[in-house]
Amino acid sequence: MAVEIFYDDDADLSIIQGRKVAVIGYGSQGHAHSLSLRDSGVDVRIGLPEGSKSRAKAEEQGLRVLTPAEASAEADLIMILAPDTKQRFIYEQDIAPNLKDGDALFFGHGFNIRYDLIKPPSNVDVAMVAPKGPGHLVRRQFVDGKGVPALIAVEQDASGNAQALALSYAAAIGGARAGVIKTTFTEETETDLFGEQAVLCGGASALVQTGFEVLTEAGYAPEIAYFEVLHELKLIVDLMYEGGIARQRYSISDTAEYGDLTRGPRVISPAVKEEMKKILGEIQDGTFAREWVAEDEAGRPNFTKLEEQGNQHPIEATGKKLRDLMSWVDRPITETA
Ligand SMILES: NC(=O)C1=CN([C@@H]2O[C@H](COP(=O)(O)OP(=O)(O)OC[C@H]3O[C@@H](n4cnc5c(N)ncnc54)[C@H](OP(=O)(O)O)[C@@H]3O)[C@@H](O)[C@H]2O)C=CC1
Ligand SMILES: CC[C@](O)(C(C)=O)C(=O)O
Ligand SMILES: [Mg+2]
Ligand SMILES: [Mg+2]
Repeated sequence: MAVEIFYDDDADLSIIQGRKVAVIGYGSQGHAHSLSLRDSGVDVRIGLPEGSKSRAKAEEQGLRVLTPAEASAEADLIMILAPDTKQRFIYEQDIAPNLKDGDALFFGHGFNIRYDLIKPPSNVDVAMVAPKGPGHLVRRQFVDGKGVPALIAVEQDASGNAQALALSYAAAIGGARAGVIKTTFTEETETDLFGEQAVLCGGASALVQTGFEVLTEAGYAPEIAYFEVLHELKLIVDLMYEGGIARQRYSISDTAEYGDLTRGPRVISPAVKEEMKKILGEIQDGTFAREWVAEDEAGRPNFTKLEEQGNQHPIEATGKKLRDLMSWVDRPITETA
């Protein structure tokens, strides 16, 4: 089925400029949305708990910071950009009691709606604006006059105008410069979780760590292994980003291309594809969501242990040493968050 893609000319920025927006959370996505909405002429306030460490960052940028309940009460469009596992509590305690007829409840990812963790009332619009990239790059691209593509979805159209509102919001954060695709909460949630688990984060991290281990365990220098499997990966992915896998293959040597064509499918073997399908199944049937919610409720013991193990992987120390010598690589994540 053909997708609908919208660009700046399709969006009416005045719609979002006529709303009072509360952004709940000021992390990776929250800071990017808030600052770009403000720069697009939108009336924004930030909702953060009294003790939140994000408060100072938002205030430093001249944004008005209220509690989540105050911000929700004042606004007529509430965008929830707090961690997925915390959203249902914030919704119950701070947002739901302040929802009025005609308000809009927005999400940056469909997790809580897809897995029925939040059930909004029928008198509000429920929509999503989900940039397809990390928040810090969403902001950096906006400032550079570019944009990160975004998905929009409407779960509930109480006003009859929810799609135009979502598109207007997406344009205000730069998404419509690159392209805004209409989807559903289910499609966004399932593809986003699959992408980050199997390819972008889980798949790529494991591929890099394993490649580094194979080279160093065989006696090669960690510095050479680092450049080979991590640093150069960005350069290769840049070529894919610019012109697809074909462009990448055009630019590499024919020796590399022959290795790519014949050895790639041995690394990502049919067994790996089967495992990817299992991972997708766990996303579709809710197994992953239940596991993650339970892990968070238990205080994240497994998450913390695995994160620490990752930080201790030898590739991190090697990489830090080498990046410290390349002044242009270690760009601060942003000036603001
Ligand atoms: N990271 C990304 O680039 C992407 C994220 N998303 C989605 O965006 C949403 C936000 O994720 P992300 O930006 O990574 O989140 P972060 O973890 O970067 O930031 C979360 C923010 O929420 C704040 N927060 C924590 N608890 C509360 C609370 N009770 N009330 C209000 N604010 C609170 C945190 O404040 P404090 O500093 O006090 O902890 C912080 O400012 C999620 O739905 C995620 O799936 C979608 C696309 C990409
Ligand atoms: C790839 C991870 C992501 O889905 C994203 C930046 O888009 C996330 O949840 O952070
Ligand atoms: Mg994503
Ligand atoms: Mg995600």
